Amino acid sequence: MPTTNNKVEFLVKPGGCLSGRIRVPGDKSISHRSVMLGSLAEGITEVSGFLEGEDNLATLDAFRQMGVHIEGPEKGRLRIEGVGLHGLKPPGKPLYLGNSGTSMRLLTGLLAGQSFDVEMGGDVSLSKRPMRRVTDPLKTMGAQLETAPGGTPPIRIRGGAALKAIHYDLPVASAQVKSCLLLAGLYADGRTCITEPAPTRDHTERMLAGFGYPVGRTGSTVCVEGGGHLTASSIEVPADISSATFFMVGAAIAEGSDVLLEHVGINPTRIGVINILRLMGAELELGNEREVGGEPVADIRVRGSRLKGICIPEEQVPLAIDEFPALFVAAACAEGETRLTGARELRVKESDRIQVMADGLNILGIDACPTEDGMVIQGGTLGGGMVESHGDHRIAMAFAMAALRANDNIRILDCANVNTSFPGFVGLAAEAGLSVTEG
Ligand SMILES: O=C(O)C1=C[C@@H](OP(=O)(O)O)[C@@H](O)[C@H](O)C1
Ligand SMILES: C=C(OP(=O)(O)O)C(=O)O
Repeated sequence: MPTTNNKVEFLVKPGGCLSGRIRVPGDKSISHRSVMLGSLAEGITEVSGFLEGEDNLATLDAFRQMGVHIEGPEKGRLRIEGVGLHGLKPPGKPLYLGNSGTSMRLLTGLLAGQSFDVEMGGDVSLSKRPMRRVTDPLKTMGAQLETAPGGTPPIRIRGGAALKAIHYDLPVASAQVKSCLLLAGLYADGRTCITEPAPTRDHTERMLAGFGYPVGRTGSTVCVEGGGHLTASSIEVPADISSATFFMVGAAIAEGSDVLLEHVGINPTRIGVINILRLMGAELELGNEREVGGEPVADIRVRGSRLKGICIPEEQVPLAIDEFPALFVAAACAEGETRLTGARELRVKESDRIQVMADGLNILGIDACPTEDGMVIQGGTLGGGMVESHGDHRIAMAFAMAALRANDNIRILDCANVNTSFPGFVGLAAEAGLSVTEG
């Protein structure tokens, strides 16, 4: 089992601005799904732009352990020899999914329909994350599985269960739960439908359709009929808007910045960060909009501007769910108060992103007050200091960008997990103008 190196720290010197053309790595959500659906398809799936981050490599490894032959990744390219929906083999040992909630929740749905037993575990962070949100509805479908007593990993799945379709009203807006149930639905008898309380990322639906699997959508309800098959396809993964976010926020808060983020996925279910930054007064333009492999992409230009505090509209929350650590930094640099509500889910990510961000901002001298489901932040002057990322990749990268507006060094602890979603972050950020070193 890999061990994390919690000794990796970032030291970021204050000031400067960001400039240049930047291509951030591939989308994490789409990369996971490319391996999952490519493995279950009939034929060869070629993937380009695959994110070679630790989370995606955990998914890749899991499928290799279940007998799928996958070549790569080689410069973001994969060649997956799909085994069909019923061609996976029992893995010889428990699947280790590292830090990746997406891998565990989507795989739970997919594996609930297999004929073999399997166990899945993860690192310290993943081992604390709630899994009943997927195991409860899967049990209603007839799946046989169990978690640790608190509803946390490890998850053990007994193979050979006959799944039956259900109609499930999601109690929380979660693309992971929706996707889990859609994947289980491929193996169920009948039509599985999921109703969302608010739109969440729809990459699973888009990719299923791209693999020739019919997906129905009526309003907020999405359905699949079990018993079909997936036909291999080629997938070009766009740059990850969640990774681009750090540069968008960095450029927006630092006077004199001008960056062009290339080929970024702008799926309407992911663009909350663009909407929120624009409401805060950021100068942000989309150009060269086009569609690549069923996903819209664009180049995003961001220039330094004076941001103002806002009340973040709640409907934007699921569309920007991973972007709040960076958006809290934008709020700290804005004039006036920013208020976030309706974002309780942030408390159950890789860390409690409400508490951990509030603690770090407080250390840097910002008045940030956590609430049960959000935060109230008064824009102010950022000082320097030592902040804890609690092993959360997005917290580490958000505080790195905060240094652009700080008046002293920021030292960020426990940054190794940046490699889960954004390998090469330090090099790319330094090239763009951030004074960051890793030690
Ligand atoms: O489906 C996905 O790929 C993801 C969905 C989101 O999680 P939730 O579904 O728990 O909101 C997000 O936070 C995660 O980074 C990726
Ligand atoms: C929440 C995240 O990922 P996951 O749930 O896959 O661990 C994230 O990348 O911010």
